[in-house]
Amino acid sequence: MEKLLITAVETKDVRFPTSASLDGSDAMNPDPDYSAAYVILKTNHPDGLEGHGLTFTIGRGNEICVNALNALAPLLIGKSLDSFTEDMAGFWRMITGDSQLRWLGPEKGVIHLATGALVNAVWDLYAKKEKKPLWKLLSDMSPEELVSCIDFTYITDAITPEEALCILQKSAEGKAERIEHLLTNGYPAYTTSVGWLGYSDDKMRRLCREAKTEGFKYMKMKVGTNIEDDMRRAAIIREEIGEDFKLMMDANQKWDVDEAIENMSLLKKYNPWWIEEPTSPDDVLGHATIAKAIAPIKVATGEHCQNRVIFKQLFQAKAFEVCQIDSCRVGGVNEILAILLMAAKFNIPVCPHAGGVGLCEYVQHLSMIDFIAISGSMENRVIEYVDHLHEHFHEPVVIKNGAYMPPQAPGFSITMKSSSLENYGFPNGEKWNKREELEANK
Ligand SMILES: C[C@H](O)[C@@H](O)[C@@H](O)[C@H](O)C(=O)O
Ligand SMILES: [Mg+2]
Repeated sequence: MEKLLITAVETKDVRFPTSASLDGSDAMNPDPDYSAAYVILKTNHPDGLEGHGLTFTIGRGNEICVNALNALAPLLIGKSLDSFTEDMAGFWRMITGDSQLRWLGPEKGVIHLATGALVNAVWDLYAKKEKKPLWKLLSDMSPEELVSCIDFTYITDAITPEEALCILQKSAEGKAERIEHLLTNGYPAYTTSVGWLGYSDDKMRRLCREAKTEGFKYMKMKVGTNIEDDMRRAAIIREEIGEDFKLMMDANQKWDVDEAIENMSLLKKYNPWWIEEPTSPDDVLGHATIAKAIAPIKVATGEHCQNRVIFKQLFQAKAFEVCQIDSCRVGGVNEILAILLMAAKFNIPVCPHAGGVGLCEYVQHLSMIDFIAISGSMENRVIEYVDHLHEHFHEPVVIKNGAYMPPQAPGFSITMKSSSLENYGFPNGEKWNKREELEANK
């Protein structure tokens, strides 16, 4: 076949009206409409092979991400997939290094969210072309090939390419057994769906019971409104799940540093395993102060961590004990590999963020490659699971007995059904038109 060329880039604004049922609600984000700035890489492949990617937002402003995708698109159009895969680090530097677009970040905010979608779409295309699920494509790479995907700029004081290679070479041993283990047992998950902030006490009780029968042993709840409510809700969940299950708490950046320490001194009687995003995601030293003060409760963060440089500082400052990578907040698979390697070096477990649309589909691949080829461990590691919107994907996640089963279809599992792309297209898709009519007739 002639070279696989990217001939066009299509973008879409897709939004789901989740705020109607308060799914996804937390103390900082009380009414999210789970949304995707979605990208499709068209190619000259005779079978119409495409690469799909998305970045997650919670509604208003999704169009800004779509515009950022449109601004980055010319960097891909007319290029061959090989020209990227032959030098993955160079490809990533090219996308993040455009001299004018870089000014919008650098490597943070809307332009980096769009980078995540675009870079992941290239990986999706690559995996589909190789007819492998992404985790398998990555786990079939040699340590040298994996290192060659990473741009080490700004992180060599924490990890050098040589050190990364050593970690990967060490973890190459036992890869086949770990793949077998995954195929049989899956990768343990925790559920956030029981404890969204907008849910009533009764709904939380019912969802806790359901999650238990589905095999989940880890549950996360939202905190950060007022401490009395937080304590009442924590007591209810503990009553439902007992003392043996793990309970995690998520404050979604609501508190100042001292406030976080004080509130956790009250919430500790419910035995939380971790407190997530206790304060501003940019406050590395604040996280370190909290971590020191509330130990042995762990501090978790990462879903709003803008890039590998901030992750580096969190590792160096001993500011967190749970590293929550997000598949498309940072610049996609290449940057994630850098973060996974730093986590392995600093011996910090990675438990990815997956609340949102498509994030479960994405991150399962990342935890799996971490287990197979990087940290080589599942100890103290769980992947977040939320029970929303999977029906819109061609290859939705498969959860068995509270664990993610390895995806089998080629690609990054992120391809949305065309009917969903159309019906939930914003603002003209049928679901949004109807909503406007309904609201107008109220
Ligand atoms: C608005 C979103 O649902 C967030 O609440 C969610 O991503 C959350 O922080 C999580 O950890 O899942
Ligand atoms: Mg969170």
